[in-house]
Amino acid sequence: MTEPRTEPDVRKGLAGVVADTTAISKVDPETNSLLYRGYPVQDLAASQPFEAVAHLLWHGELPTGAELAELERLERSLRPMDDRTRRAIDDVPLEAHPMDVLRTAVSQLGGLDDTLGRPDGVLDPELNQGRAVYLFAQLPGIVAYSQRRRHGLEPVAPRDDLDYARNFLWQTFGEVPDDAVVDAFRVSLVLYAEHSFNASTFTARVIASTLSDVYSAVTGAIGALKGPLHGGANEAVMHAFAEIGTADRAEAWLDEALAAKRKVMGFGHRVYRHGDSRVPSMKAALDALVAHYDRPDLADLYAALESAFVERKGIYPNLDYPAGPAYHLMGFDTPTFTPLFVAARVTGWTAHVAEQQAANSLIRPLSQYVGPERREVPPQ
Ligand SMILES: CC(=O)SCCNC(=O)CCNC(=O)[C@H](O)C(C)(C)COP(=O)(O)OP(=O)(O)OC[C@H]1O[C@@H](n2cnc3c(N)ncnc32)[C@H](O)[C@@H]1OP(=O)(O)O
Ligand SMILES: O=C([O-])CC(=O)C(=O)O
Repeated sequence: MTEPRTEPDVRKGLAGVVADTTAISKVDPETNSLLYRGYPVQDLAASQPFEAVAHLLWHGELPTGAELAELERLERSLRPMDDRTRRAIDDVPLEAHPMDVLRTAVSQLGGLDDTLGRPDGVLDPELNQGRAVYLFAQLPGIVAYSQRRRHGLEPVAPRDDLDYARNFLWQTFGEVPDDAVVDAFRVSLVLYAEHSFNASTFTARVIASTLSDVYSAVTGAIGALKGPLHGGANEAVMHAFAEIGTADRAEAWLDEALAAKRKVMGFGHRVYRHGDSRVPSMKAALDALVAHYDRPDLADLYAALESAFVERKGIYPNLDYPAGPAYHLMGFDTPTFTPLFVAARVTGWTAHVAEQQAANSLIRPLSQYVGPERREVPPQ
């Protein structure tokens, strides 16, 4: 007698599946906390330059003064854009989404890296760490130019007398804003940098697990981040705010959205059930911007939609909810919001590519087949 076949346990969306170990960050829904290499993210956001957080994610420790100075020197030296990258960007239609521009540009950077062709050039950890810093240094110029060209503006050359956050704003707007704005921007970058096995990071790890190169992993991760269930939500929040208009209309708008079974972007999370650990820090940064730009109307709309949503669904905002309006106040146009997330998250993605390849196992789950049983091909 043959044993009855037991069906494998299908975990749709891999919900609740622990796919591997990681030493990079810990998302703890029980304590509603997020640690980068052991440090609470809100403490890093309160005090650390983004360059120091990047070093922490890559190397496991905060940098010494000398290490930070060396990373700053290297990052600043790697900022200028190659003409061939600019041409690749210019070939993308102006109407295309800036995430498409970014995906193309990162792919181009991979094509331009001739060290990939060396023996073991794809997997060499030292070369890959250099590529991580290169991507980190290049992305602000690419994101900034992508916004500027859509507004008919020329690129702005990077300045090596400015830190990462200030130079990013300089290259986007051609001026460095007040410290209050710079600081809110820096906080957003720290908070967006890393979040364990989220969809885009997992994508990067899947690609890295085939022993493909880091540019391919980052290009794929950009594609995963673009969707509105993931990074695209920060843009969708601003579209919703634009549709709603004023705080007094938030409840009616929400009721209509929920009646139509539309998801409200910027709320909910696969892992956190009682609120996203990063929201308090980002909300404080948003409050500072609201005060700086004197926009209490935006704060009112934010609060009205949040309280109506929490009251109706018992689901809390995620990081994209305060980040969207914060980027709007800083002057970024809405399609640039998710590219800003990319620029920050490239630090986490590249740390995960290194971690994956240091102890690799091809990521290849099973599926349960539910199509037709075996059948004969009809004769011709
Ligand atoms: C930085 C980041 O990437 S954070 C995530 C950004 N994404 C968003 O903001 C998109 C909006 N949010 C969502 O779509 C979801 O909350 C997700 C995708 C983030 C997580 O979802 P999951 O864990 O898969 O839960 P799921 O989508 O199944 O939601 C569970 C229930 O809550 C509801 N729900 C969850 N989030 C929302 C939301 N934002 N709006 C309306 N309903 C929601 C679902 O409709 C579902 O209800 P049902 O059981 O009656 O069908
Ligand atoms: O963890 C997730 O699923 C999504 C998220 O918040 C992030 O990537 O920052």
